Amino acid sequence: MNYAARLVDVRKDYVLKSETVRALRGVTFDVPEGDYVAIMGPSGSGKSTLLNLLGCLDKPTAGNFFLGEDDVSRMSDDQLSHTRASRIGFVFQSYNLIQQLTVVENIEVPLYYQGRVNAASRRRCRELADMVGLGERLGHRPSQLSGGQQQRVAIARSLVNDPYFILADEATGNLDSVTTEEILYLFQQLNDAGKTIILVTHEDEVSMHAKRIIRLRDGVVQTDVQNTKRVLVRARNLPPSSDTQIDPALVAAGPTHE
Ligand SMILES: Nc1ncnc2c1ncn2[C@@H]1O[C@H](COP(=O)(O)OP(=O)(O)OP(=O)(O)O)[C@@H](O)[C@H]1O
Repeated sequence: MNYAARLVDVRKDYVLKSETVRALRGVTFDVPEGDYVAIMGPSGSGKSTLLNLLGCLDKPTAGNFFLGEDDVSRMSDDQLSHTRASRIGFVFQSYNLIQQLTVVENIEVPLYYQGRVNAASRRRCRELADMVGLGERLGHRPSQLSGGQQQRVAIARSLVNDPYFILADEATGNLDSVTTEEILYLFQQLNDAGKTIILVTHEDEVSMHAKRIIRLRDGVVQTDVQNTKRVLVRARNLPPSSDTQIDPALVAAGPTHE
C-alpha cells in the first residue's frame, strides 16, 4: 500500500520561559493514498499543532513524519518550505486568495512561487477552474465571487501541484449550509477520483462525510476509526450549478507529469 503520510510517535513541545507545553505527546497514524480523514478534538487537544506539522509549516520535536517516502522531520528549513509549496494542497477557512489576482491567476500562485508558470500550466489552471465550476468566471477577482466560489478557487489552487493530500482547515467554517454541502460534495468527488483528503474540523456534521475519523485529546490520538455511518452528499439535493464534472486525470496528474 502507498501512503500519503505516516506519523510515527510524533511529539511537539513548545518551550516557553516558564514551562514546556507538550502539545503532541506521541501521535502515530498512517494515511493511505486515497483516504479521506477528518481530524477532530476539543480546544487545546493539538489539532492546529498537528495541522502545522502535516502542512510542513513546522517540524516535530521528536518522532518521524513521512510524506510519501520523504522524512519531513529530517528536512532543513529550506527543504521544508519547498516541500510545503510543492507537495501540499492547502484549503483554509478564509480562502486566502489574493484580491488583486483573477481566478486563474490565483490558481496559478503555487506554481508562480516555483517559477513553473508556462503555457501548459496556464491551460491546466483554466481546466482546473472549469472543473470546479468556475469556467465562466476565469477573469473574475475574489471580491466578485461568493464565499463558495472563492472556496472552489482555493480547492482548484490546492490541486495545481498534484499534492500528496489536500489539507483543509475548517474549510466550510465560513459557509452557509447549502454551500457547505456543495464544498463537501466537491471533496467527495475529488476523493472518489483518488485524491487523499485530510480535514481538520470541530463540526461533527462535517466529519461525518469522511471515511475515517481521528480524535485527538491532550496531544494523543484518543480514537482512530473507520466512519461506518459516513454521510454521502447526493448531487440531486444540491443546486444544479454545483453538479461539476471531475476529471480524474486532471486531479491525479500535475504539471510535472506532462
Ligand atoms: N506557539 C505556541 N506556543 C506555546 N504553546 C502553544 C503554541 N501553540 C499551541 N500551544 C499549546 O499547545 C496545546 C495544543 O494547542 P493547539 O492550538 O494545537 O490545539 P487545538 O486543538 O488546535 O485548539 P483549538 O481548537 O482551540 O484551536 C495547547 O495547550 C496550546 O496552548
